[in-house]
Amino acid sequence: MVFTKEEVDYSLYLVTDSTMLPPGTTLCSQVEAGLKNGVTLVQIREKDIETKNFVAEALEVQKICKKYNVPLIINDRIDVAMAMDADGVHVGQDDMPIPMVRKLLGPSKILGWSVGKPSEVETLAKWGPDMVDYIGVGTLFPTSTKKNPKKSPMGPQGAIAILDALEEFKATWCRTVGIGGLHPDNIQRVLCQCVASNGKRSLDGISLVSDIMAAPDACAATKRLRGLLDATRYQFVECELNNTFPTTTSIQNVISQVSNNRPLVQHITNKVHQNFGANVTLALGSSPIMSEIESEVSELARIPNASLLLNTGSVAPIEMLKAAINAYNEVNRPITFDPVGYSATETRLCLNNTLLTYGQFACIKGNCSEILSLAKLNNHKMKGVDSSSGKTNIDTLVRATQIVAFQYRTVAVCTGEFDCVADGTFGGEYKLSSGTEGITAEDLPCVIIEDGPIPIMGDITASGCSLGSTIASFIGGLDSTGKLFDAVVGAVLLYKSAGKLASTRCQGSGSFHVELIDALYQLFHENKPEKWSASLKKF
Ligand SMILES: Cc1nc(C(=O)O)sc1CCOP(=O)(O)O
Ligand SMILES: C=C1C=NC(C(F)(F)F)=NC1=N
Ligand SMILES: [Mg+2]
Repeated sequence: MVFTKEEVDYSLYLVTDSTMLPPGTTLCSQVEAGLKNGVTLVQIREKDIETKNFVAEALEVQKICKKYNVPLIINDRIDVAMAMDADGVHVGQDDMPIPMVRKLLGPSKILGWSVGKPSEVETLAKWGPDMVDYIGVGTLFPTSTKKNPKKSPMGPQGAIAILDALEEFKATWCRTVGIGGLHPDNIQRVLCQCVASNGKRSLDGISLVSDIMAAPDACAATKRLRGLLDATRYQFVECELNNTFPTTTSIQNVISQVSNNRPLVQHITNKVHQNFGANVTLALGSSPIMSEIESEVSELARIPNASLLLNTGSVAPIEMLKAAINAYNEVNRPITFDPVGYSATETRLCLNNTLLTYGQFACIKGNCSEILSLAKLNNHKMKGVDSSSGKTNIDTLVRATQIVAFQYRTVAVCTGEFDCVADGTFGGEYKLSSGTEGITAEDLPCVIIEDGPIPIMGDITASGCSLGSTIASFIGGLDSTGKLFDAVVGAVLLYKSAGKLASTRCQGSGSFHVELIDALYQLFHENKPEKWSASLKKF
């Protein structure tokens, strides 16, 4: 039978590999287990195998696919695909050129291409709709399945760049599957985050090898993957994710919840911030722990109302930081991420980008330059940066905050004289193929918090880092009915009001430190947001 291209379901695309079969399983038993439990497309991919054996295996797999009415794609071997009338072929960048493959295959067969960078998208767009039907977008995460890997992992941000290129070059016909290191712990994050910046497309599916082929129970493994694909909602923090605007009442409720729940706030942060951050956390009725011990991070994450502040000024080894992200994501406890000095040095850029690829953050907080860099708006020639004052206008800062919120599916905070807070969580909803249905970064709820300049805030250590402590305390203290956006906005509003209050009471930077703790303590325990000096306005 020939499958028309429109009817191909790319959602769960199994690529075979008979070198990783667990004892007691065969290539066909694993493929059949997959097909029985929701695999929608199969590709036979066997490196270093004699053609005779490859053909024999491919024919057997083809029989099973026909039974389940699922198309079979052959990797690399166009001759075998034609000889057995397979449904299509997948080739990589170093295989036979696409136009030549298409000439051999004819127009109705499915033709897939491995794509790792936007320039390859430009090429396929130029070839037009009769050439490439779908692309494998990868390598998303580290994988040991593909030998001699030529591509370093691109993460969800890399996939977004590919999706943006498909939209930019108008390759609307081309379908996409993510591939490389995909497993239950990262699939929903990929499906959530991998959306073109114009909101018009997301991945059409995911493609994997080892999660099924190496699974002792391939039925269970496939069922789990199918469930994650069909869920359409990504729960990455145990609280409400809808984007209604905060009010003084909802902020008051947040503070009551923090007071009642006394969250444990684990700080992985720089040495200078540790002491002050701990005192800020205590002033906010929360309990700090400054631990960088990898072996205890899972236990800490499981303590009720645990909340992690990850400030990459920390010198903890990257493996420990990754373990912490995993531990908190695993139990849906919130992580507040502070990418200190985001792109100041190559080292920090690489560290921060690695961590941003590694997990889901409830909140990403940075100063203007960090957020502008994260949003890739930091080229200082761009309009809106008045070079004399070096200040960036508020519209640009709001746009940058919304872009970070959109791309990382998080509540993003940009601090400065004005603080911006944007909610990119979309209530945790995600969709295959249709992205956010055209909703883009600038449509995101965003608030601006201001209280006039507080110059002395810049004269003490850890004033920015300690906003992180405040946010982590507020998010950590939420009940399951609490709202993430309210908690983050409430924290920023309280912190700015306390800073202003302390600046009127202090004699200099030394007493400002003390006055700031007192003001946080006082405003928190009073819990009357309607009296705070900072103003909150919708953008
Ligand atoms: C076949 C393949 N192609 C990739 C690419 O990046 O193009 S990564 C890959 C192997 C993916 O295996 P697993 O699901 O076990 O990580
Ligand atoms: C190298 C590959 C990259 N991507 C894909 C797929 F996901 F199927 F598109 N298959 C491959 N063999
Ligand atoms: Mg190849």
